Amino acid sequence: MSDYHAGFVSFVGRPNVGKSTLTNALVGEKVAITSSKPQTTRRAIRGIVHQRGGQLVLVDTPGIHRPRTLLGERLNTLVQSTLGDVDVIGFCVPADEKIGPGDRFINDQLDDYPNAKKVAIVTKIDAAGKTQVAEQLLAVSALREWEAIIPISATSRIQLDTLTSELLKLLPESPGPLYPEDAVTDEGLEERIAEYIREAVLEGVEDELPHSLAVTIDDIVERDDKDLVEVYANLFVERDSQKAIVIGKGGSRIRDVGVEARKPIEQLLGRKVFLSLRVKVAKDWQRDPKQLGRLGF
Ligand SMILES: Nc1nc2c(ncn2[C@@H]2O[C@H](COP(=O)(O)OP(=O)(O)OP(=O)(O)O)[C@@H](O)[C@H]2O)c(=O)[nH]1
Repeated sequence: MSDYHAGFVSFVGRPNVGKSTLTNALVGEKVAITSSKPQTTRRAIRGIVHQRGGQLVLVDTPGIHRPRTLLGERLNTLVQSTLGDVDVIGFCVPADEKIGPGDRFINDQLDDYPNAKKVAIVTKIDAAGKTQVAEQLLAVSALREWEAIIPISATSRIQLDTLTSELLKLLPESPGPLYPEDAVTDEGLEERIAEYIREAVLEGVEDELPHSLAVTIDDIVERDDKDLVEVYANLFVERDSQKAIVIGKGGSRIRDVGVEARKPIEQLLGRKVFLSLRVKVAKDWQRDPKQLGRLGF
């Protein structure tokens, strides 16, 4: 098979610039969680885009930021080990916000990965006027020498094919696909279910919670007697006050979370799901190496 290209691509950029939404739009299935709150992406999730001419393996990183807690440090280590390994880095900046110190900080970090080809992606062009987009393209081109600068909208699906083919061209030639053609992610079932639950909990809560929330799956039980899968999950927060927020008055919030989280899980499993959510407090887990390990970081 000549002229087949396959390899790893990672999107980086400030929180909230649309990396997860873009990953999902390219892959066409819900693999990375999105949220209107910054920094909700925590682990390197791979989405896989299959094309006739090649295969893009998307590595979704938590975003580069200055570490404040032990969790922050681990996340940065994760970012470094991920980026040291990819063929192409897609630097994302939104069309509707001026380039600021946060963008420059990340752009500077990209010098540490000389082996990766670098592409600039101007996101959310549906949310900006033509002039604004043009100005942003110009501003981005001044940051460094890019292999390509591509304006896109993930939500309006503008220029996604262009982006895919530009990225494919930059990937190394490969004798064939790196992953089976029917794979969309190499993440385990449990991790995907845990991410869906996290996403449902984060919907409609204040800023403080995202960092303080971890979800683990205790058990997934397939019932023989009913067409039902039982999922037992734990939600860990850091403080009693957060536990109260997550549970809500008389358990109202956690019930809503259950209803919301069940939808994508049922779609993923193709079965009806019984979801048990237990909220637990693990004091200051972000700063405690032992607890971080137990929660999968
Ligand atoms: N108008 C518009 N909004 C978008 C687009 N892509 C993403 N968004 C919105 O921008 C917000 C952030 O999107 P995410 O994909 O979660 O951003 P992210 O960069 O992955 O954020 P972190 O996970 O925090 O690093 C969400 O509210 C999205 O709906 C787009 O193409 N157009």
